[in-house]
Amino acid sequence: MVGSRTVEFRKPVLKGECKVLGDKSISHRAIMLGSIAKGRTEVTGFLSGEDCLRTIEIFKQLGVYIKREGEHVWIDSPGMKNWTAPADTLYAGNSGTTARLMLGILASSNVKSVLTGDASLSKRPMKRVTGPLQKMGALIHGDDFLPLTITGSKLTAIDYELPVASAQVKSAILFAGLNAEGMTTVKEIDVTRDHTERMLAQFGANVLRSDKTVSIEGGQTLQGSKVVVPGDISSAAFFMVAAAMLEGSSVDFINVGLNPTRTGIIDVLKAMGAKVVVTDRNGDDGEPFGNVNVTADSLRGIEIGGELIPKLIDEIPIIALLSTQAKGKTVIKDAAELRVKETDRITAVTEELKKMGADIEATEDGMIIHGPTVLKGASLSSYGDHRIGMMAAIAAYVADGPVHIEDPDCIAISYPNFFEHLYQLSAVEE
Ligand SMILES: O=C(O)C1=C[C@@H](OP(=O)(O)O)[C@@H](O)[C@H](O)C1
Ligand SMILES: C=C(OP(=O)(O)O)C(=O)O
Repeated sequence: MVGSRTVEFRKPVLKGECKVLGDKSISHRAIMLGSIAKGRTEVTGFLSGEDCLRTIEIFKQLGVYIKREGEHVWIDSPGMKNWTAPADTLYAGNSGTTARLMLGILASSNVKSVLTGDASLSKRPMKRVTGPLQKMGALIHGDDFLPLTITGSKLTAIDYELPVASAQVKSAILFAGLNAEGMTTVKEIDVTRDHTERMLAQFGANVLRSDKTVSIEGGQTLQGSKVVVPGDISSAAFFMVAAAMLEGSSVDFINVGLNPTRTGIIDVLKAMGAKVVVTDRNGDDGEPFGNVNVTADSLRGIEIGGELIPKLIDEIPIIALLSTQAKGKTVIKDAAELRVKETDRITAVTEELKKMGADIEATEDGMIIHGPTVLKGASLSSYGDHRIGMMAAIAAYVADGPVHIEDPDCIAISYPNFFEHLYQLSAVEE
């Protein structure tokens, strides 16, 4: 059954510290690499969101021992050459990252499997991954969409130029390349998140990197490692935007991931006029992290496009809301990828913000927003998309009436205790 939730108008001042949950992209990769590698891997700060739990379940079905206690995960793997064939289909749920990265891993494994997903994931394009994998010799049966049947086989390395800026496609090819014959090279059109490259190196793989090119030699054996997952900047972004929009607010985000391929939200907040200060930066040899203070200030519209887009792709729904509170025109372009996320996020964002009275219009590859607008209370749909659900909740904080959210439970996909953290920050009123 699909539930609903009403978030009351309070226009609070947000104050205090926020420690968001672990990074979703890094959590997925920690489980994947810990299962590919031989021996023990220990993960701390793991995100227990639904998407990452799907990844754990899949590897358990492949015979990998995985124990989880909250944010702490222990993996004991026999190494990917010794996985067992799954008795049942492998279910990726709502998670594009699980599905696409698993395709690269399973294609070069020793097992035959069928990969499925929920209704949303079954509509998301997979050819962008199965195409290059088939060029490597992968045996994948099915169409552009899940379910797909994958018969693990010996692959041959390729040189591949990504037609879309996608870390999921890049990572799938690198995982396949890890077990293929020869040197696999992936060239990007724009730099995308590089967690796979960083973590492969951490697990002992030799990865060659220069500018927009990554190469990996096949046949390398990985050893288990220790992974510390920093806070998810894509989750923090919702509260960063809230702090930037609500006059008098100032929030400290503790131990949040600061990988430069992910920090586009900080660039945007600064360019729009919010005060953002980064301190205690650490971890530059692995995954950088640090503390970020965001303080509200007057906001102005800007243009967002080009190579910045992959650095904030999942933050665009909340940036659209931010733009409704900025003076002048904001243009978001080069973001057509939003149309093939959990839902068509260009349509979802414009339709829902229009219901609140926002001056927003969809374009083919983004949106144009004029502000500032006093938003009104409304009944909004999450479209079953966690990022749209969280945007709707934050929108309630700048609206002059209650916002009713249909199907807010999907927020647990990436942020199970989102409302708890939101209410903690807004409890301090001045
Ligand atoms: O590699 C990853 O972990 C992700 C890559 C991005 O998708 P694309 O690769 O499709 O751009 C992003 O939107 C997704 O939330 C997570
Ligand atoms: C697009 C997202 O995730 P995925 O592609 O893994 O479903 C997201 O988290 O916003």
